[in-house]
Formats: sequence, structure tokens, C-alpha cells
Amino acid sequence: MTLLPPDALADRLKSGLLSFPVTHFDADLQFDEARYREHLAWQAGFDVAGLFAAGGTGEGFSLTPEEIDRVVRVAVEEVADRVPVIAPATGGTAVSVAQAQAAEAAGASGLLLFPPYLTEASQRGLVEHISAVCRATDLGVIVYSRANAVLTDATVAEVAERNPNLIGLKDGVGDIEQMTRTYARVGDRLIYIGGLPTAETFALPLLQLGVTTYSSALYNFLPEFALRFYAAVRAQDRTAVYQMLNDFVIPYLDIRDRARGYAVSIVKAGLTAVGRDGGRVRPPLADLTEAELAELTALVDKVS
Ligand SMILES: O=C([O-])C(=O)C[C@H](O)[C@@H](O)C(=O)[O-]
Repeated sequence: MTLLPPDALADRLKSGLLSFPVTHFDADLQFDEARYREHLAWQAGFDVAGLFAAGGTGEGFSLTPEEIDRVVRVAVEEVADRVPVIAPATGGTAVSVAQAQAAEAAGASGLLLFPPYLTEASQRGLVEHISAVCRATDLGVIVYSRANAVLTDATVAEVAERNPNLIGLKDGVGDIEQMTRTYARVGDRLIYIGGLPTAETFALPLLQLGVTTYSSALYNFLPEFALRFYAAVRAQDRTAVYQMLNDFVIPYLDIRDRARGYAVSIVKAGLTAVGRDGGRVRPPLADLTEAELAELTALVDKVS
């Protein structure tokens, strides 16, 4: 499983739901390896196409580079015999290149390249950043368009042309015109992954724009519901999708939208709500209040 060539990895990822597991911390907010392993083994027990370690839902932005390396190694050890493990590359070009090489050495199957932190960047600069990371590895790379690295269709076309191992675009923007332009220009040369917060919300309309899969944070604590939702999207069963949006996703968004950063905090709370103890988030995120957790638990009980 770990030695998937980029094309084979793309084929696998585009045809199933993707898991973005949380990273567990103990009471001192240190990485809790035992609980993380247990969570990954549970996640890999369902029909999932790929597992992205230390992503956004995995609070990768709050981990040190050493912790990211450890989390990736643990994920590879625990589940890579069953599910491809995709590792993160984050920050500036030098750090991202080092993380790409570390991920390959750790036995990851692919890479998700996150936006560089803080600075603004031109499209020309982003082309060089993405190309440098692709050149540094034989792994298939997926680039995440979001925040300070929102890619135009021309940029996506150029990086796809220059880098044979660039296999996918993950969209964290949701700009319909931009996605239409990108798919019209680049087509099936890349796979397209929905990556907006609570990706289910956008899944049905984005399917029309070539986005055949998404990174489900809900899958962390409601894997069966998330898989039913994904199957309904792929079958274009509008009735079933809107039923599940009304029953769970939209009321869930009402809780999620009460504080910035809750898109991640609520996932750990969701694990606690289903009796699996998600633990706390690291600052700068904040945990849900007890009252919000009770509200979420009541909501989760209705669909689990
Ligand atoms: O690393 C990331 O970008 C994510 O964790 C994305 C989320 O899984 C997002 O798609 C969601 O909340 O469903």
C-alpha cells in the first residue's frame, strides 16, 4: 500500500471518501500516541479511500515539525497496510521540502501541500513553491488552494504541466467560477478534492465541477453517516442528501459557527459525544463549552 505510484494513488483517492483524523492530546496537551493509534485503527476499519495525517482537522498547524514526523510515522505503522497515508507539507518552501522528504522516508503514500504561513504570495511565487516541493519527492502531491495560496486556473494548469507527480487540487475556497475555469482548463489531468470546512455542505454542487471526493471531518466521529452521505452524493440522490443536511449537517453548522476555529474543535467534541473521548484542542483553538457539547451530543444521538 505504501508504494503507490502517483497515478495509482490518484485513482484510489478520487473514488472514495477521505478521512482527516484528529490528533489526540493528553491532559497536558502532549501528543497521545495510544489514543491516536486506536482512533486510526477504528477509522481504517470502514470503507475509506485515504487517510490524511496531521491535516487541518488534525491540528497540523499546532504541531512542531518533530511532532508531525512522529504523527506521520505512527499513522504509517498503524494503517498503511490498509489505507494510503497522506502526510502534510507546511510552511515555507525549505520546511515543506524537508517535510516532503521526511514523509517519503517514513513510508507515506502521498503528500498534501498546505499554504505557506503568514506571507502573501504571487501566483508566480506559488508556482515555484509548489514545483520545488514536487521536485523534492517521488510521492504524488496534492496542492491545497486556500488562504494565502489561492490558485488561479492558469497557475493550476502550469503546475500540473511542470510536475508529473502533482496529482490533485484540494479546494478550500468554494469559488464556483474559479473551479469551473480550473476544471474546464485542466480537466481530468488532476483529481479534485473538496476541502471547505464541513465538506459535506458543499459536496453535491461541487460534484458537478469535477470534485469527486472530499475530506470529511465528520467521518472522525460518524463514519457510517459520513459514508452514507458520500454514497448519496455520488448517486446524485438529492432527496437523501437534503434529508441528511436537514437532519444533521445544518444544525451541526449552527453550533460550529458560534466561534472561530470551532470547525476543528467540534470534531473532537463529536468524538466525545459518541463516547470515544476526543480530548481537548491546543491553543489557539478553544474547546466547545459544556452546554455546546450537550447540544451536540443530543444532535449526534439522533443520527447514530
Ligand atoms: O486538513 C484540512 O484541510 C481539513 O481537515 C479539511 C476538513 O476535513 C474539511 O474538509 C471538513 O471540515 O470537512
